[in-house]
Amino acid sequence: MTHYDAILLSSFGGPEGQDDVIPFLRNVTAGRGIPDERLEEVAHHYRHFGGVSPINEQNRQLKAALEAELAARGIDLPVYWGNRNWAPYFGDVVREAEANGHTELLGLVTSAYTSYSGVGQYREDFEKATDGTGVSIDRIREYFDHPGFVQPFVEGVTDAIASLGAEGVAPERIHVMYVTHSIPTAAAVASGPDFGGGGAYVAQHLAVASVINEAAAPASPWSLSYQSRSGDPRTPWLEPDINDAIAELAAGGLTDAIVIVPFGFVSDHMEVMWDLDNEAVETAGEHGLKVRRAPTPGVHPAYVAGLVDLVLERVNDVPDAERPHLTDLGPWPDHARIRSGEEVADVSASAPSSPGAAAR
Ligand SMILES: CC1=C(CCC(=O)O)c2cc3nc(cc4[nH]c(cc5[nH]c(cc1n2)c(C)c5CCC(=O)O)c(CCC(=O)O)c4C)C(CCC(=O)O)=C3C
Ligand SMILES: [Fe+2]
Repeated sequence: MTHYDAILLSSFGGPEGQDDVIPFLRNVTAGRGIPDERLEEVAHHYRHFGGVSPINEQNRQLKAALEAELAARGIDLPVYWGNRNWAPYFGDVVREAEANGHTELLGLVTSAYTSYSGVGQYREDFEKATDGTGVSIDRIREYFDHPGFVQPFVEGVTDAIASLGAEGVAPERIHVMYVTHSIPTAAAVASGPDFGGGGAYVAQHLAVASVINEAAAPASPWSLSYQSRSGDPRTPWLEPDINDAIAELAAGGLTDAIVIVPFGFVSDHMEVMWDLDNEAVETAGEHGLKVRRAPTPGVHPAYVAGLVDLVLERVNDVPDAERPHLTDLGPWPDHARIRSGEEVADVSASAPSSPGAAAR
């Protein structure tokens, strides 16, 4: 048994009004040289929705759902919620937890895959937030292939195929488009060089897409594409962009409909609402393709229960052999504990490769 006092639900954060938008974007891009045109472009996405990202409300709901699930199972662990880029900030939350006597936190991060944004940057956030305090933070493993994360996508794709079928589209003419956040190709490689050209990041996505498609749409072709690239246009990022991929499918003549599956994300936040429900859906329409978009896990009961299972697995020191995982890349290894003033091993971009890891 490993002792924890509380859970730290850890997320990205988002603006909650027009006045928040620019300060939020400055927080997100601090020191990373995102061109001003791109910032304005992104600000426009938020402005269109009153300056409000849905992500904070989604995290409030997830926190409430986790509390209900923990209570139903008789587990006495309070849930704190903190963000990287907007209030409640990690630093404030860690101090609040410490003031309440909670010093051994278990981090549940709203990011399922291995990347700098989803892993290394949270580690840096946790190091900063615990600095000079008596608080330590562990985080649960990447859960991209945990049944609780995968199940909502399986249901969403199954429903989408059925709904298109009801309109007379044969499964063979439906292309399932698994889509995730593009990252610089160098960052992808750095996520785990032992996993092939796209690193652990791409390998994890390919493995999970294959599992979802096998379960939900075995007669439909599928592919992986990317969204929301930013940064300097001369820097290579993962491709193809979903909009280019849609045009290509339409030109190929074998596709009547697409199902968009945003399986890189855990909730329907701004990147989903704008880049997919707005842009990609419009692109599909321009090319005469029918389109469905599968939901992200959100507060799906299987996802909430799965997160609590991941907490218990860590509390109970469950051995790897007994940890649920749906691809042969998993179960992904745990991370070192973050404790103020202690050196930790560099897990910024990657985790140790597991012997069963297949390079793709
Ligand atoms: C891998 C990944 C995830 C998934 C894992 C994770 O969850 O971490 C993710 C999540 C998110 N990204 C989000 C928003 C933004 N990401 C940006 C910028 C960037 N993301 C990147 C990668 C990722 N991002 C990268 C390589 C950049 C560029 C350079 C940099 O800054 O390192 C920018 C700046 C402007 C722009 O360039 O687009 C914004 C506003 C929101 C909130 C949405 C909302 O508000 O509802 C969420 C959940
Ligand atoms: Fe992002």
